[in-house]
Amino acid sequence: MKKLRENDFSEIITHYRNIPEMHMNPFVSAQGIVKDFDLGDYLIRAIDHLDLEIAEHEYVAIIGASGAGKTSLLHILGGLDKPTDGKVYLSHIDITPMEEETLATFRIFSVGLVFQNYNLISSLTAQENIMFPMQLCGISHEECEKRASELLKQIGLEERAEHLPFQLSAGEQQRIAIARALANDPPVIIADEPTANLDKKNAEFIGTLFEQFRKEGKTIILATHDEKLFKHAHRILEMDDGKIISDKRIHEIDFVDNDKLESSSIEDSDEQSIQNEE
Ligand SMILES: Nc1ncnc2c1ncn2[C@@H]1O[C@H](COP(=O)(O)OP(=O)(O)OP(=O)(O)O)[C@@H](O)[C@H]1O
Repeated sequence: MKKLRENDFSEIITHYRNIPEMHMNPFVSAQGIVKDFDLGDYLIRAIDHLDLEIAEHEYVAIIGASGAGKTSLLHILGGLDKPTDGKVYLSHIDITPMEEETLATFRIFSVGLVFQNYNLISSLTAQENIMFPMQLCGISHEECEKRASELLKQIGLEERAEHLPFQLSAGEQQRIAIARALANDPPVIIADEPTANLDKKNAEFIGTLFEQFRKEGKTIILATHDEKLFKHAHRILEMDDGKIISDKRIHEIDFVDNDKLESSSIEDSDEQSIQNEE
């Protein structure tokens, strides 16, 4: 992807801020979504006329059997894939008509994506991987370094800044991938089975991180079967055959301001236990 100029961002942001009805739109929403994969001989309908509205600050866990359509839905909500039919709103904005280049720019500051397989750049160090999305935004090297250091501290990996992905464990790589997703402080985090390949301790740590993001007021949408991740969710959706077959609200939406968060919580509890294990 080409390096973006600051102007690319300010033009897009100014454009959308000037649309008065924007804030009338749902925060994240899928309206009448259909996703077909055309395999020549036959068509696979991965998403089948799905409607969904997610409020700002909501933490939504999506469960369902393999092939139910969870990944397809996350890719569409996160602007990684286009629906065959229907409309998608992300951060109040209808992303359906966006050209790929505009959408890629929009994604960089509006959504943090976390994948099952981390997708780190193998030739870049942990710190450089975290800096990468900020550099795409044209942020100065010093500022990128400062923010990456803060994030490394938040995920308890300050000591591993200079290490390449192959020198890190699976859990550490996923923590770096999560820090990278947060680099530009996006309001929405979308994660696809982020603990699927991790042991219990690392999965617990990731669960604690997502709990902290919930308290900070991020909107979180994740596919998971991991109790450590969905126990804090406000809402659990179950998918089958490309449809939502149940939608349960578990907790009231509540978040505390970042400044009021007790920053010690992760380092004092789960992080300490991970360090002890290592
Ligand atoms: N690129 C693709 N080409 C063809 N079919 C696809 C493609 N991606 C997904 N599908 C099909 O769409 C359906 C939904 O797949 P999807 O990956 O969204 O399900 P899932 O619930 O995330 O499954 P899992 O839990 O195994 O990851 C499945 O039948 C799958 O085979």
